[in-house]
Amino acid sequence: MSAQGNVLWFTGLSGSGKTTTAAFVRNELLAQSRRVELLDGDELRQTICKGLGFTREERMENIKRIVYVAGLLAKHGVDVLVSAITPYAEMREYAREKLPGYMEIFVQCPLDECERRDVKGLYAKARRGELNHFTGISDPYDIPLNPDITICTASASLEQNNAVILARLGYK
Ligand SMILES: Nc1ncnc2c1ncn2[C@@H]1O[C@H](COP(=O)(O)OS(=O)(=O)O)[C@@H](OP(=O)(O)O)[C@H]1O
Ligand SMILES: Nc1ncnc2c1ncn2[C@@H]1O[C@H](COP(=O)(O)OP(=O)(O)O)[C@@H](O)[C@H]1O
Repeated sequence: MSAQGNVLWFTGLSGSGKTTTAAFVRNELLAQSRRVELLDGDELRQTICKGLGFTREERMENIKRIVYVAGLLAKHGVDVLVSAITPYAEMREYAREKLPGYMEIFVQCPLDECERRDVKGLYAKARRGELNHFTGISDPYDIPLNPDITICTASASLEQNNAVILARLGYK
C-alpha cells in the first residue's frame, strides 16, 4: 500500500498567489515523478462545488467537499495541493483534523497588493458594491495563527517560496 500523501493547503486572500504558487510546486513535484493533484477552489466551484455561494455556511460546505476529495487522494499516496481562500479558522481546524497529512501554507500578501493585482477584476467589483461577501472587503479573513509554513508573495519570488515548501516537505 502507498504511504499517506501530504495535503498542502494554501490559504490566503484572492490574488495572494495561492493558485500560482500551488501550480508551480505541482510542476516541480511532477518533474520529480511524484504523484500529485491540484484542487483549486475556483475550478471546483465550476464542478463538484457548483452552485455554492460565499456565505459562511456555503464556504464551509465547499471546504468540506474539498477535504473529502483531498482525503481520498492522499489515502492512496497522492500529494494533494489545495488552493482555496479558506477564510475561517474553523475551516482550517476542520481540514487539519480530518486530513492526516495536512500542512497549512499561509500565502501572505497585503490586501492593498492583492487589490492592486486584481487578477480577475473582482476587487473593483466588490468596491463598487457589485459583489457581496467579498473576502477582505466585505467578508472576514481570519489570519492563520499556527500555519506550518508562511510564504509572502509581495517580498519573495515564486522560486524562493517553492524552495521553502519543498525543503519543508523534505523533498529537494
Ligand atoms: N465573494 C467572494 N469572495 C471571495 N472569492 C470570490 C467571491 N466571489 C467570487 N470569488 C471567486 O471565488 C474564488 C474563491 O473560492 P474558494 O473556493 O477558494 O473560497 S472559499 O475557500 O470557499 O472561501 C476566488 O478565487 P481566488 O481569486 O483564486 O482566491 C474568486 O475568484
Ligand atoms: N511571488 C509571487 N508568487 C505568486 N504570485 C505572484 C508573485 N508575484 C506576483 N504574483 C502574481 O500574483 C497573482 C496571483 O494570482 P493567483 O495565483 O490567481 O492568486 P489566488 O489563487 O490567491 O487568487 C498572479 O498574477 C501572479 O503572477
